[in-house]
Amino acid sequence: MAPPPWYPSPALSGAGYSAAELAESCDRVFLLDQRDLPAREVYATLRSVEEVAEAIRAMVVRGAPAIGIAAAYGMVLAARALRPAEASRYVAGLRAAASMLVAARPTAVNLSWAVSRMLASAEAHAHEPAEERVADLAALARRIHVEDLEACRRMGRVGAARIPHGATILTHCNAGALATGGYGTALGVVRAAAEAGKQVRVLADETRPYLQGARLTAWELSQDGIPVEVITDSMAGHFLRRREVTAIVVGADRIARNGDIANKIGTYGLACLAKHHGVPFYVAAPWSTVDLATLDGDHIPLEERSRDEVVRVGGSVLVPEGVPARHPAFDVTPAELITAIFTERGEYAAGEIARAGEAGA
Ligand SMILES: CSC[C@@H](O)[C@@H](O)C(=O)COP(=O)(O)O
Repeated sequence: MAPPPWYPSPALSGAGYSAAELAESCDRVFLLDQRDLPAREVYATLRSVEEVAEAIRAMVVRGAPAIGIAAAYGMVLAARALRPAEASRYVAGLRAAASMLVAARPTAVNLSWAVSRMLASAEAHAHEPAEERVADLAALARRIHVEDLEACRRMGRVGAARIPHGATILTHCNAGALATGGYGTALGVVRAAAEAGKQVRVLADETRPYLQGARLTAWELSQDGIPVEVITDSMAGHFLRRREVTAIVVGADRIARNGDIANKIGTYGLACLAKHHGVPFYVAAPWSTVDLATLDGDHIPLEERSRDEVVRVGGSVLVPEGVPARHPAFDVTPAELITAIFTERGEYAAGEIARAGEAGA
């Protein structure tokens, strides 16, 4: 299938692909199926909010900002399906759709942030004619998309200022264009450094069990011509000890009030290694990832996924039958291990997040 029409144009996003798009007619959502990358570049076509929620749960689309954008587009499909409904049924239907979307993945706060924004707007415009309600929500969903892309570009420039010429950056999971509205958070920092003329190379942790680093980060960076080498997660300590890593840069799924962050399982171990080796550990995230209502990392809901995702690789079963396996999908990195957080509003010490948020920074 040909790629769908982009809302933020490829020229703005800097990529010839997009994680999530809404059809101009507002009757379909297109998601680049990230489970198939890098083997196949296929866009799934979704026609209902139920299908969008299931696609988020099944990781067709993943990455904190990208699932927020996909969910915002899903709300447009829900509104369209409720077109004939009078205002109170319309609002009740959209509330149910919002709950279903938010339940799809619990850790990334960008999901509930985007859905709440859509729901508030739907409630405020519930008495408008049905076609206008849909058009208003579509405009807001596209704004959420383009705002995220712009935030990535700004935080990229903020973070790039910390990256020296000749740096080797270790990253975990995929915090790139595929995980966002485009350009990326951690990979946005890498891209902005490269665009500023700095020579940079990336060590991409493969990121068991979904292999977002091996499959997605390596795919994105190789398309951009940015040097990238994939390592298994267990190799990171070796390369840090050999002083081959200048800085670690990762994304985040939620930043708590005290500056603790949740990110892909394995991030915490990297932060400990960085501390031990005196290497800076940076987090890049849009402000939509900050959750001032969650006091600290212990209060962040951490998704536990199926053991099957750990015990199977490709078609093969790795673990003897009947042996249990665990699959926490995220871990928490405490604020004291984070050198700085890059956002579109600027760079902060992790402990400054609450004050910056309250000041509206
Ligand atoms: C800009 S994306 C930041 C995070 O969402 C990313 O690092 C991550 O952990 C994604 O996890 P995933 O399970 O692939 O959705």
